[in-house]
Amino acid sequence: MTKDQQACLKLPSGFCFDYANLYGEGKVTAGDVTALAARIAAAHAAVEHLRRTGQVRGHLSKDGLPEKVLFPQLPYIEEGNLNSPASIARLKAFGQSLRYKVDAVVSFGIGGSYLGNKVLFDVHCGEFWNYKPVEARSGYPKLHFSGNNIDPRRTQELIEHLVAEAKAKTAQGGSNDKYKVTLIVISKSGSTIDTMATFMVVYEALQRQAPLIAVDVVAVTDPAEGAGETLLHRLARQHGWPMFSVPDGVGGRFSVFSEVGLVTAACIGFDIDAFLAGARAMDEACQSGDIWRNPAMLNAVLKFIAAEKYGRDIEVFMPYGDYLKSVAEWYVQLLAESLGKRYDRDGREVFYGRTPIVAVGTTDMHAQTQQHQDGKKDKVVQFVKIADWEGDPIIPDAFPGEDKLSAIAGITMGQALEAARSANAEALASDGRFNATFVLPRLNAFHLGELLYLLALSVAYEGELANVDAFDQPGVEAYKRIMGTKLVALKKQI
Ligand SMILES: O=P(O)(O)OC[C@H]1O[C@](O)(CO)[C@@H](O)[C@@H]1O
Repeated sequence: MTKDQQACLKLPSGFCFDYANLYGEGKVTAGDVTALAARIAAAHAAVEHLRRTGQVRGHLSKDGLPEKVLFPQLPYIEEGNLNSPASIARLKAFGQSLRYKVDAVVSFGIGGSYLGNKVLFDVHCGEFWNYKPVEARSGYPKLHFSGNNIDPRRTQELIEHLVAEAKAKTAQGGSNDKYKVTLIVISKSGSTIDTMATFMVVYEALQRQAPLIAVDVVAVTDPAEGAGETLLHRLARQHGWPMFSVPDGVGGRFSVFSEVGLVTAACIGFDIDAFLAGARAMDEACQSGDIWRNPAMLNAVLKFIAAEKYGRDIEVFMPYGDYLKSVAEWYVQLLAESLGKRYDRDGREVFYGRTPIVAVGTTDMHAQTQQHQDGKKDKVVQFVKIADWEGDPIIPDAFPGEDKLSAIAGITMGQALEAARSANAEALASDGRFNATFVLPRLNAFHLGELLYLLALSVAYEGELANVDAFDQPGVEAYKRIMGTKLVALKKQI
């Protein structure tokens, strides 16, 4: 590293990628990066081409047809774009239409039709949203997720919970107090078994509760009509359900910036404009051809070299803070489906991929850190730090006689959390264990947009470096074929 290169790439917003424990002597070296210069330049040219044209070399759809990759367009709200002023206005109007009218929303979806939505919910609403009175939710409905598993018990309990809430509301109020539920069904393919099975169970159970419960349905799916129409689209058309789009060219794991994620944002009053502005700011930073100024390219290059040259092909994604756990879960799908590939784009068997692991600080310091510190040197631990917590309790001197407890009195919880994270980073680094940190100045929609977009664009870069198609997921078809046969056999036994 030359003197003028900091081991921290800081954007004007304050967002920072601290790679001091990933780059330098005994880590990924300047020589490693220099040796890769031609491939890095080619990867950047390919990502620039993707941004301008939507084209990615060798990328085909599930049906084997050439398919554009359009997620880099999503941060830009422009006439004619996937997110246009009109589409954003429609989303916001939808959100407003629920306020003080709909009691609960159930969002059905799995994978990319769930994980990003859960991130937005957790960051904006936290754990206690559904326990808050309606005024504390600014009139926005309670929100439950479903369909992200085919879980009999939880599905049954969700139905029972909604019915109990409806009965309680009716017991309290007058004749206008019907309990209103909106079911939002999200599926790009429109027929994912997990989503649709759970939706059908809940839909039918709630319909049976009329007039106690009034049910509306909204569908979010591929908007294609005619021969390519999805099952969900057909149902929505036949039943007159309002629809939002999973746009063509936007894969599930990149769809949090599209109507998929933004529908949830609208339902809870999450700041859509700030979220997309954060993604846009990151996209603009990532247009630099200088690796030391382009966070997505730098992240991809360092992790690619760490994996390929130093065998660090596990990425432990470890945000510090409970409500960021779902970011790690979202990242699991992004990394696993994008880069876990049997073949490269020239048809050679490569078995590429880095394995993502979810961890949360400080929780997993008491569970996983032993392995990170003393186990195989096959990991990069990627921390996420929130620099400034809104509402940060000071640890009180509640038991003055207890010296061990008094020793931590007077510092804030945020400071203690950061002491834990930085101690973890230092301890790992002291034994040559690679780690890095994304620093968000605050936990808000803008910086979340920056972080998620950085990660999405980073897998596009890594796909180029590894020469694999980062935008398909052929491996998921293997079990789906077997499962289909099993379901047919089960049906015959009924
Ligand atoms: O939105 P859909 O079509 O229901 O798919 C859900 C998820 O299933 C997958 O296709 C994997 O099976 C993911 O890529 C996708 O995000």
